[in-house]
Amino acid sequence: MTGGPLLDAADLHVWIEGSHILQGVTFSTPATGVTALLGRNGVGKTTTVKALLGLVPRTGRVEFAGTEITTHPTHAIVARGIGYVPEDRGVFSALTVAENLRLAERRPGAPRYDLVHELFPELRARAAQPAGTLSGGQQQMLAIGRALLNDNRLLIVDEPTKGLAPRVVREVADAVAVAAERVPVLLVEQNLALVRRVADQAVVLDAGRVTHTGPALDLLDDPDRVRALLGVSRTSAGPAADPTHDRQVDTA
Ligand SMILES: Nc1ncnc2c1ncn2[C@@H]1O[C@H](COP(=O)(O)OP(=O)(O)OP(=O)(O)O)[C@@H](O)[C@H]1O
Repeated sequence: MTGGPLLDAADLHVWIEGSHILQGVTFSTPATGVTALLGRNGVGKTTTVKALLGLVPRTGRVEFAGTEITTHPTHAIVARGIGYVPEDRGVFSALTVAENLRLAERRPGAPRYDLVHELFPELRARAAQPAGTLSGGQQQMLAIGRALLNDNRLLIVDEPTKGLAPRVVREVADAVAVAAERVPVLLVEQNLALVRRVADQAVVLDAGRVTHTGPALDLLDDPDRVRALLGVSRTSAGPAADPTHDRQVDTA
């Protein structure tokens, strides 16, 4: 593969309990940087991620690194090099940080503890601490660290700041930015200041369809378009915007 998209989704449809949740989602992510998947609450962002990973039944076509993976089972899709950090982070509370990391090791290939500890030294310092006693930001670091442990070619990170106290959001923004220096990221996020800080491209969903794609800053610098597409009145306008503010609000 030369110069093509890393991940290419075409005409994804998902039905859940009779509801047509994804109605032909089409977008691609480049092989570098952060692609933000944006949209109001309930428009289908998490369902899109699950559809990419084969976690929900869907129709359409998904290609990863030039190979069609639509019919592959989830374990085969992630084995191709996709690290997934789900919305609830999925850490095992009763296990230590080190045990959580060990459980994430995937063969073949040596686990990249050196990389994880270089990016997140706190995970080494807290190796013996039960994950359930970590702060929300530290748990998010652990979740991202687990995804970085293996030789992944793409990280999919679903709403890493959801439910976190504002002071922790900055920590998570740092963790995402640090991870993105090494591996391209598909980031589901509603905190537009964080998106401004880390995202290169933006894909906007509404009611199960893609309504906008393009450079993230082009969108964020256009308040009218942000209001129309995302239903927010503030756009975290300045480049120095504080990522602890400006979550989207659902105006539906
Ligand atoms: N397992 C399910 N059973 C029933 N409805 C579901 C299920 N999963 C998702 N939905 C519905 O599908 C729609 C899209 O949900 P999804 O979680 O993908 O949205 P989202 O954009 O990620 O929202 P949020 O920002 O609130 O996380 C919502 O209306 C949701 O209620």
